[in-house]
Amino acid sequence: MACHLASAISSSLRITNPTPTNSLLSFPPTLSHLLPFHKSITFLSLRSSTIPPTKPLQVRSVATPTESIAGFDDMVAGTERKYYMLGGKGGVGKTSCAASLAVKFANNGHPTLVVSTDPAHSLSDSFAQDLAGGALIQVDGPDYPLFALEINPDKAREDFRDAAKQNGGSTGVKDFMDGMGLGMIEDQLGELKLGELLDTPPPGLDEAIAISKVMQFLESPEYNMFTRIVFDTAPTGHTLRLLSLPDFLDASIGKILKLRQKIASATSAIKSVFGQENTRQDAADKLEKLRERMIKVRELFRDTDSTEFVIVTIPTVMAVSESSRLSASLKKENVPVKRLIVNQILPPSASDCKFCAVKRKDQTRALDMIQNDPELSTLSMIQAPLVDVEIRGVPALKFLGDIIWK
Ligand SMILES: Nc1ncnc2c1ncn2[C@@H]1O[C@H](COP(=O)(O)OP(=O)(O)OP(=O)(O)O)[C@@H](O)[C@H]1O
Repeated sequence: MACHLASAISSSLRITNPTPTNSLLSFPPTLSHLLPFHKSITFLSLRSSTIPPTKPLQVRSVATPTESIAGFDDMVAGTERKYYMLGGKGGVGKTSCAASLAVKFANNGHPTLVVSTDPAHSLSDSFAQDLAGGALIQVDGPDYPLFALEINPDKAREDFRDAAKQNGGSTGVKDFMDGMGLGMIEDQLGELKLGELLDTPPPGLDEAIAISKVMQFLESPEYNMFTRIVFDTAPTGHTLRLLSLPDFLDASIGKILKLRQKIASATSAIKSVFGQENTRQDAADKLEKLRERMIKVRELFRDTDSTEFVIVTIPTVMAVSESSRLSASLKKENVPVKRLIVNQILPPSASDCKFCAVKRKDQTRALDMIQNDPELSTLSMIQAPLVDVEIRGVPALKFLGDIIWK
């Protein structure tokens, strides 16, 4: 196949900016000094016998946001804490973009925390460093402190499952409800689906609890230092469910707690005889805390001053369609979303192999779709190139970040 990696253009790659100024963005003659792990990193382009290796390759710019939306200067300004959530379809480059943003913030003076709430974590792979274990781990390399946190959803859920277990050693809903003093009205609570939440939680719950865990962490002094927090979120489906979960949980837990209060006086005498009052109170407290945090998560997602959700996509019809739906849902839920990263764009070339020509046509169609999509066309589009090596480690993430975040 003619689509070889672009070592042929490493020494003189130049990218033209498509803005009216047509300014040139020059890449270092070779990127090997930036990327010690690889001789050079270049856009996946064509080895074309028609392009002499010394001739600068003029390609249309990538990574140029729409003018009307402020760029990285705006993102980096100020020391008050800001949250960036990157989300989109599976495999489009959410982690790479989130990690590159975190590196860029840290290199611009912000003590930064990057958090993965995706049950299938890939921050460790992206930073080429072991960040597993659910604790804060410092990432080696950036100028200012950059810490990573991979939330383990199972662990985060343990607290709530424990509440059920404490009531008789079973994880069953019935026992949990009994423990809450609600056994006799369990049927009435069926539609609240608390049992499902505890026993077989829907995907969004993992993430909601993971994010609420982060909210809990952020209340502790250890986390005060962070002025930028970047979330690498789970794929779209989880995010959509997550968005409606706080309301759902708030309503469910609110109802449960209210019902519990109503019957508390009637059952307290019996409970104290059986010596389970404290345990039950614990369970209620945990639910109440979960509810409070869920409200905070909901507020955080909708706070235009401190939060931005960045959609990451790739130029394929399927990914663009999914991004459009995600954008519509985010807007409906009043989640602030301004930017759309279109990742893995083939850079133009003077001559395409057959495979690349077809691929490029496909990508052009998807990009046109974005321009004509009522949801996506209003967002600031940032086009990021497909590069010819895997983006792993801080130098590579810095390289990607300098292209994307301007
Ligand atoms: N612009 C790019 N050029 C080349 N490779 C890329 C680019 N962006 C991402 N990749 C590669 O694509 C793969 C998937 O990227 P990444 O893990 O960031 O995606 P993701 O959306 O977070 O995936 P998941 O949904 O599985 O968590 C990785 O191997 C990454 O190195």
